[in-house]
Amino acid sequence: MTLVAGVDSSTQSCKVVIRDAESGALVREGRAPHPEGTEVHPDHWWTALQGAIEQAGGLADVAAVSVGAQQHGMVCLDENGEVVRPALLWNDTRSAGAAADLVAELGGPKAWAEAVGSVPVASFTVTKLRWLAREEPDNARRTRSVCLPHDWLTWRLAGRPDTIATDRGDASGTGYWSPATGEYRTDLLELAMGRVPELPRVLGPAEQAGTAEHGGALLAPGTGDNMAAALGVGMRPGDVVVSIGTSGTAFACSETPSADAAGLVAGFADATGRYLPLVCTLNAARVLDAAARMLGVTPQGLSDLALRAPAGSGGLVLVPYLEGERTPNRPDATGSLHGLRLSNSSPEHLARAAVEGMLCGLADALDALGVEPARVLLIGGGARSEAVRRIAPTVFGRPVLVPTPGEYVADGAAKQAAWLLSGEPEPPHWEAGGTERYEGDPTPGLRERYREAAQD
Ligand SMILES: Nc1ncnc2c1ncn2[C@@H]1O[C@H](COP(=O)(O)OP(=O)(O)O)[C@@H](O)[C@H]1O
Ligand SMILES: O=C(CO)[C@@H](O)[C@H](O)COP(=O)(O)O
Repeated sequence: MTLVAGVDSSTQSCKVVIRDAESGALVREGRAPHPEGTEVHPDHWWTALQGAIEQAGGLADVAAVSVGAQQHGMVCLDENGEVVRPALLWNDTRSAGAAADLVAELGGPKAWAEAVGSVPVASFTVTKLRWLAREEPDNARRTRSVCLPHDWLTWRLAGRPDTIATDRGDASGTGYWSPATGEYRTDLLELAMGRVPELPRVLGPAEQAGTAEHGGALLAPGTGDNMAAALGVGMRPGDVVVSIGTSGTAFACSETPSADAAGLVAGFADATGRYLPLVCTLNAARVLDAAARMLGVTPQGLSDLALRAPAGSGGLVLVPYLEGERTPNRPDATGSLHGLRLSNSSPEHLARAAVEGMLCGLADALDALGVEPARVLLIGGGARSEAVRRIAPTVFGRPVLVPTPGEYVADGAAKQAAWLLSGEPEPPHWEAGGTERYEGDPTPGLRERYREAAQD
């Protein structure tokens, strides 16, 4: 049996799956937590990766490895390849002002959408580099090369060779690489930083990034976590995937690049040579975590409470902007409760309002994609909640399919590793697990009440 390993180095944790390259069958797995916070030293990702690999029984018998990771994070390296400062993550909003400045300086949102497929907000690497240049000029000066979380981990697995590699999917989240042309826009880096640091080589979908320093496994290009999830869940044309992790994302696959001048849809590339238009919110599974904490219950307890409350939570609306928000672009917003009455002042109503509020943000994301999906697939840690699964159709106004809970980002990375080994033009087709279908009538007035509350 030939084994492949897939890594998901996401915001909250690192997961490793080891699968049979031929059938995709799960052989072993491991996981380790990441520290809290929106700036994290990459060494913590490395430590967590080592822990997860060890828990998964090591890589000695693995033929190829691929790393999927959280998108956008700014990893700055000096002339010796040492990390200059902790990485600013995708959910760090300190570069919101820099984003607004950059958008204005290039001539507005349309100019950015045309240049790189996306209008940068604080999440995009390019805005973090502008922030660095303005706020930490010494660190900016010491920065010789800039890469992303998955690039850096792949480079570390390779034993820190002279060059760093990335892929189309992750490069498309930088704000200085164009999915439409497949070229870096170094002029935009110059605009952001005043100079152009060294950048990773952008590999094709199944191009080899290197060889692991220990054990000699082939290293696949890796990709961003959403692109890996699309591969892992076996996304097909017409599908929309809604992922409820630390971020909430809704994405479709497309044969053509997109460029939304309204700035809601990020025009990413995917991991197969195609495109992945995506809408991302900053507030998803952690809204449920926060609500459970406030109510003093477990995630299961929150789900039970929410399912005991009436649809619409008796008019109670929770606006979930606990970390500010990215879509809509409101980096300084906070969460809030609206419509509180004696009649809805109960743990059950609050639990349901948290689930409904989080899902309303994702329903807006789904709508912003502007596609009529044939299937909506619900994945990510938050999709393990029964309340989320049952309430989602009532908020989205359409049925949802929930694949068997799993680590779809790590699975997609493992599939990419198997693809590298196969040398075929398309990724391997692994038999998918089942999906469970959830249906429900739309809740009257819910999205309107949410829209009104979110505007306050
Ligand atoms: N049964 C559950 N109910 C609600 N939330 C859950 C459940 N299981 C996991 N989660 C949440 O999922 C989140 C982690 O999801 P994951 O997709 O792994 O995130 P990320 O990839 O961003 O690190 C955590 O916030 C966790 O609380
Ligand atoms: O910023 C984005 C997408 O543009 C996020 O989706 C990050 O890629 C983090 O993902 P999770 O850790 O929430 O999976």
